[in-house]
Amino acid sequence: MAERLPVAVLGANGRMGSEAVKAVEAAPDMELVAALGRGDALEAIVDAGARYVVDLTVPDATERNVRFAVEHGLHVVVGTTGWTGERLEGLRALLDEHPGVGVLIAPNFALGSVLATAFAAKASRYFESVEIVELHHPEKVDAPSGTAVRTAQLIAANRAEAGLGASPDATEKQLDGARGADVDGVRVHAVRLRGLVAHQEVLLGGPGEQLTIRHDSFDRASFMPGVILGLRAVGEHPGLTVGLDGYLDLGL
Ligand SMILES: NC(=O)C1=CN([C@@H]2O[C@H](COP(=O)(O)OP(=O)(O)OC[C@H]3O[C@@H](n4cnc5c(N)ncnc54)[C@H](O)[C@@H]3O)[C@@H](O)[C@H]2O)C=CC1
Ligand SMILES: O=C(O)C1=N[C@H](C(=O)O)C[C@H](O)C1
Repeated sequence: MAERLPVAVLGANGRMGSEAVKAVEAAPDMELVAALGRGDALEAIVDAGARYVVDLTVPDATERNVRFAVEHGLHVVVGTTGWTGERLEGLRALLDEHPGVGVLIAPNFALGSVLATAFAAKASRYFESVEIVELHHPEKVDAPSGTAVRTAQLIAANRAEAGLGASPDATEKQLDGARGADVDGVRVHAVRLRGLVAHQEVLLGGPGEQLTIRHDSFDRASFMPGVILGLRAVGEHPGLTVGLDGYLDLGL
C-alpha cells in the first residue's frame, strides 16, 4: 500500500479546523500526525513528521505559520483569510527559495462557491452593473469575506479585459458604508446574521434584466472535499496557487 500523506492541522480547535481534523482522519490515504491550537509550538509539526499542513487559523497568525512550513519544506493548504497582495508577494519570494514546495491559498474550499465565483467573473463582462453581497455567521472576524474579495478581484480583471469599468453609480451623498466596500472598483456588502454559515450573491444588472449567482454553505462539511482535494494535489503544484480553481479544469 502507498504511504499515507502525513498531515498536520493548525487551528485544530476552531470551527473549520475541527472539521478538517475529522476529514483528514477519515481519508484513507492520509494520516493526521499533529493537530495544533493557539499557543502550541510550530516545531511540533516537524517533530511529528508532517509533510503537509492545513492552516485554518486567524488572519494574524496565518502568514507566520505558512512561512514556517515552507521554510521546513512542507506543502501547505491554506483556508485562512487575510492574504493581502503584499503578503502574497512575500510568500512568492520565499517559495522561490524553496523550489518544489507547494502552497495553495484557497479563499473558499466549497466546490459550488469556486464555480459560482468563476461563473460570476465570466458573466460580469456582459452586464453594465455588478455588486456583491456576502452573508456570514456573526462570529466571523473579517469583512468583507476572503471569497468576496477574490470574487471582486476576478470580476474587476474580467471587466478590465473587456474594456468595462466600474458599475454606474450616481450616489453623491451617503452615510458612511451605505454603498459597501470598494474592492478594485466593485462594491461589496457584508451581512452578519445569526443562523447563517457562509453565503454569497453576485448581482449582475443590465437594461431590463438581472442575473443573480448565489452560493450557500449551510454546513462546514461543504468545505471538506476541497480541503482533501487540495491536500492530494498541492505536492504536485510547486510554488503558489491562489484559488482552488487553479487545481480544477473548469473549462471557462
Ligand atoms: N477557505 C475556506 O473555505 C474557509 C475559510 N475560512 C477561514 O478560515 C479561518 C478560520 O475560520 P473559523 O474556523 O471559522 O475560525 P475559528 O475562530 O473558529 O478558528 C480559528 C482557530 O485558530 C486558532 N488559532 C489562532 N491562532 C493560532 C495559531 N497561531 N496556531 C494554531 N491555532 C491558532 C484559534 O484559537 C481558533 O481555535 C478564517 O480566516 C475563515 O475566514 C472559514 C471557512 C471556510
Ligand atoms: O469565516 C468564514 O466562515 C468563512 N470564511 C471564508 C471567507 O472569508 O471567504 C470562506 C467562507 O466564506 C467562510
